Amino acid sequence: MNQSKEQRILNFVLQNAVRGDPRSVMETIDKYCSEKEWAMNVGDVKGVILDKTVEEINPSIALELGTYCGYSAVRIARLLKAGACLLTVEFNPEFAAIAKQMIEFAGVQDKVKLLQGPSEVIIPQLKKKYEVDTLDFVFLDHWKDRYAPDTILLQECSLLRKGSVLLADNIIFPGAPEFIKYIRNNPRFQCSTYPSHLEYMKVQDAMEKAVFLG
Ligand SMILES: O=C(NC/C=C/[C@H]1O[C@@H](n2cnc(C(F)(F)F)c2)[C@H](O)[C@@H]1O)c1cc([N+](=O)[O-])cc(O)c1O
Ligand SMILES: [Mg+2]
Repeated sequence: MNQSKEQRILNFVLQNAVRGDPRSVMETIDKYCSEKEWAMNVGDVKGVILDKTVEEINPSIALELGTYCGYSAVRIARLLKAGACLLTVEFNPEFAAIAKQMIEFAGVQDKVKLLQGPSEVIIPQLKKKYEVDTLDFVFLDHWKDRYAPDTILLQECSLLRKGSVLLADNIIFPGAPEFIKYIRNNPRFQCSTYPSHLEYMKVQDAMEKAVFLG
């Protein structure tokens, strides 16, 4: 049966990147997806905004919704201090299997816990099953119509604390209008927008940062 695009991306990394080198894995994925097949990784342009946000927060515990091939999991994990952890959630089992191999090849597996399942199941399990107290940082890059309900669910599960930072990808393209409407009108969040470009394209996009005020 012919390979998926995600399998082709992984194979290109396995054959061309340097094992144990996260920067090499990121660059190799970006090379493949800008030259051969576009894919919905946060990419090298918005990736710098992600990097700066992670470095500013220096999270002990981070959550990512939407692992996909593991590009942003590698990107985030490479910046985490000793003992810090990224929990990344992926719904699609095929993508989760690809991401697991990508994370291991990059050598960041000790900092990443990959959880496979829907967010409405996983988020309520984070406290008891995954021993999370509260989250320092949340990266939203999954289905855009899930950004708002999952932000509400995180609050209902008491997973946010004063100062928790959410960063949402794609608020211009493909867009997350319900999330923007919810978060910008909510007095419990302090929002800021980071204009940028869609991964590998000359298309406007932006990221939204929302700080939970408690
Ligand atoms: O649709 C886009 N992203 C959707 C991303 C979806 C990814 O998030 C996973 N997921 C679903 N639920 C969960 C969780 F965690 F909830 F369980 C995780 C899906 O299986 C998929 O791998 C997208 C599209 C474009 N584009 O240009 O069209 C550009 C982008 O940067 C994008 O992120
Ligand atoms: Mg995205």
